[in-house]
Amino acid sequence: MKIEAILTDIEGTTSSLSFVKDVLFPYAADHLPAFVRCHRDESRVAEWLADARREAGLDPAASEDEIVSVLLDWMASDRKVTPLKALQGLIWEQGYASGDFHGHLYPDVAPCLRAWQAAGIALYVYSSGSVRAQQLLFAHTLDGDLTPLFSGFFDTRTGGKRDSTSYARILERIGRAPAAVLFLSDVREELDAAATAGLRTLALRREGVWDTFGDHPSVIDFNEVAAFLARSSSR
Ligand SMILES: CSCCC(=O)C(=O)COP(=O)(O)O
Ligand SMILES: [Mg+2]
Repeated sequence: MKIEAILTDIEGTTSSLSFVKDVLFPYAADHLPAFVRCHRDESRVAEWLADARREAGLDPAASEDEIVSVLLDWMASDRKVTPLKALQGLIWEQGYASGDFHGHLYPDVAPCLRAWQAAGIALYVYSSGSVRAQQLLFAHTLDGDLTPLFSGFFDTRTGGKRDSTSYARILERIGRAPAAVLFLSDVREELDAAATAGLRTLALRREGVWDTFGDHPSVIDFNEVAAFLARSSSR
């Protein structure tokens, strides 16, 4: 079946691990305490903080210091917890707006995304980073604002990336047959979950990563994804 849509991960797939771990996460950690202090009364922030307290099993009246400390611990251990990811996205908004950093993309990514979209392939993102964080990253790249290339964005509100039902939900939302969608990721467990839901899968081996990807075919960059697409459409 022809591939009609691509669903892509971000960290380790379109963008470097180092950008997320060495730029985005430290920025969020540094700015979190002041961000909470300044914005705690805004409804969207108050709601995410309440969700974080619930998720952490804290008393709803737990102090601000306690919840900030939990959020920092979650960040340090890279927990993919929805309220944390939502708050990180709001904090990064300030960083992008003030030009503290740009959304990192590997050099092969923007040209391939443009070519695939022009060729009629629908593009979607599925990342543990919040939808807002995904849109910010693609809106602030050195290649310009790439958000118009995408037909949709999905985050942990759709479910965890290692859970096959999340991919089934995405298929339902985008109205595509499983075999018409190609999922790109650098994480074996995510590829396994997508394959269980019937999606086609391709592992990204960026920067010399040689993890075992089991039965999933692998490529080193998006140019090789393009070659894979060309081979699949000629079969
Ligand atoms: C949306 S950019 C921030 C990435 C992030 O917060 C993260 O947890 C990375 O998750 P991914 O699913 O893209 O590997
Ligand atoms: Mg990844």
